[in-house]
Amino acid sequence: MEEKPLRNTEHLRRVFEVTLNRVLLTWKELQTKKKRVSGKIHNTFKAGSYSVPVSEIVAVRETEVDSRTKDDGRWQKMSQKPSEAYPYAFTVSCVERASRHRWRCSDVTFHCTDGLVCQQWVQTIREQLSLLTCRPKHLLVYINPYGGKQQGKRIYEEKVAPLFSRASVSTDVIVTEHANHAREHLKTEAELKKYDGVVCVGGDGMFSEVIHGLITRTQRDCGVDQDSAEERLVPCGLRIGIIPAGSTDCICYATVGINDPVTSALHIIVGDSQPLDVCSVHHNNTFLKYSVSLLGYGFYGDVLADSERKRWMGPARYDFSGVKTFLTHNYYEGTVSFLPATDVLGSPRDKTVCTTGCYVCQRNGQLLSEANQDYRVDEDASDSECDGDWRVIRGKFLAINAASMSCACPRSPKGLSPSAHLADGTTDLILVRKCSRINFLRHLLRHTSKDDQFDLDFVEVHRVRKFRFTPRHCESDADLQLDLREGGAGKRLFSQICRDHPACGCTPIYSSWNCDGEILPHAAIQVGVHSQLIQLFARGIEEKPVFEDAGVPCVA
Ligand SMILES: CCCCCCCCCCCCC/C=C/[C@@H](O)[C@H](COP(=O)(O)O)NC(=O)CCCCCCCCCCCCCCC
Ligand SMILES: Nc1ncnc2c1ncn2[C@@H]1O[C@H](COP(=O)(O)OP(=O)(O)O)[C@@H](O)[C@H]1O
Ligand SMILES: [Ca+2]
Repeated sequence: MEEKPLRNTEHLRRVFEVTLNRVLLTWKELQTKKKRVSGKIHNTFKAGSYSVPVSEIVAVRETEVDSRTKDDGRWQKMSQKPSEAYPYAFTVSCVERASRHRWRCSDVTFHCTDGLVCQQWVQTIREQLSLLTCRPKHLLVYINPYGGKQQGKRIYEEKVAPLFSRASVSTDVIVTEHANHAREHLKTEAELKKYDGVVCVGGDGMFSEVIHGLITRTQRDCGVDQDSAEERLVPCGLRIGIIPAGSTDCICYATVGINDPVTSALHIIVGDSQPLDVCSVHHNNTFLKYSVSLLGYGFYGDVLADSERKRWMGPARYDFSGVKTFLTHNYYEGTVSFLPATDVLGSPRDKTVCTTGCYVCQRNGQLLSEANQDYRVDEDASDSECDGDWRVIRGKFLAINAASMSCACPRSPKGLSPSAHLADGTTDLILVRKCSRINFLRHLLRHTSKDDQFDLDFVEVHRVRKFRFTPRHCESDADLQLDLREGGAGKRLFSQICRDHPACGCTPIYSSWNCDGEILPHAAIQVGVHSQLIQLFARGIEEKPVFEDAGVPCVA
């Protein structure tokens, strides 16, 4: 569609030629006003050409102009104001990129002389939008009113719902009444066929509930046994949107680049898709949990366990428990076995970052679906040896972290594993061995700076497809015999007593796993990565916003 001239109120007195094709809405300036300053003629405005991709238009509507009113269904001029020359107008709401991955919804209003032409523009743009089949029309929304600073409901009502209604996205909203409400509703009751996606308003824990509900439901519907660690899981059909309203919100931050409810709502409206790897966690052929961000034993497990008792402090509980856990300086003994991902592009220290349309994720996803590999755990793998493809490391660890994504968050803007990928079918296994407090602090501080947190001799990182952890006290009978000969039984018993009575100050023998912010009380676990099992309404981290704070969506 082509029409000229139209006038854009952002630039009053400027006349534009506006064109629309399947991809772009463009407006080019037709004339500029000249101004005489100190005897020289200057252009008052910079001539420009502006465009917005149709895929980033949120909505279009006819706009009332002051100088006219409706009478008997016809538009009429009411006064002789300057707007009388262009009494008809329509407004296009579209995505505008601000700084640091923030998106805003910005309005551009076009004025024209003819009411029919104006209506035609609105209708044509709406038709173009209706061709965008990736956009969700009907969403199921879960709000955790107690997440983060307990602002979930307000955030949704004030910042998100108005955008959804402007974009004609309808919703069924459920404000959760108790923990696991969303998970159980998704698992059993929700009429999933009615929806194009599920939105969760809350933190990582709330997101965890939603994926558990959706993944479990999908496997049950497809006859897949979740308890079998070797089963190939069936991908979920519904995309998930995250409106950040929790304490860390690392899944949102690492997939969008910012924790901002408006930005997330816009990614949902434009129908973005970002595949995500999911780790399944088992113990002795019993399914325990899924994880998409951090599985952390030792430091992060202890921080979480301690912070849960201080929920009343809000997000600050993590800082409090972080310092306390740091000072406590517990280490845990055990064996980590893992299957390195040797056949993939990328490595945890290659300094690359997973970005929108990531080639590494695409290529590795493709390789995996072609290969349909089958890896098995070798139970006889021995201490510090390579056995088959599996490697085994035994030791004393301050932290064992598996980061399936960078785990970037406002506390750590590059994350626990800055080069981890969202959808490459692997997780980065980070082993922090027992070291001094000062060395551990050096490692932690590097989460907040540009320095490489893995460049320390007590830290190692491996990109893996599967791993398992066995705490020392759970090790095989042979280990137990050896331990008894070394007089370990007394220590073991003592440790168990100390775990039950922490006041004695002895190091406990178990930690628990921090699984996307939920506590997993089991210590011995077996983990496998399921490549691209779920899809988010996100697009990963955009490399560089082309024009930051430009004031108009995009300059052609
Ligand atoms: C000295 C400064 C050290 C700063 C280290 C910051 C590391 C932050 C890494 C954060 C990783 C986040 C992984 C995501 C976990 C979330 O799934 C999960 C749940 O999120 P939700 O509440 O939104 O549901 N969040 C968490 O588990 C929170 C982890 C936060 C850990 C904070 C640790 C602070 C450590 C402070 C040590 C200070 C030592 C001071 C010495 C005097
Ligand atoms: N209505 C509710 N009442 C209490 N707990 C809830 C409710 N809805 C969800 N939860 C639980 O709250 C926990 C924390 O939620 P989350 O949204 O992640 O906030 P935060 O980031 O502050 O931890 C999750 O374990 C979730 O299962
Ligand atoms: Ca990954």
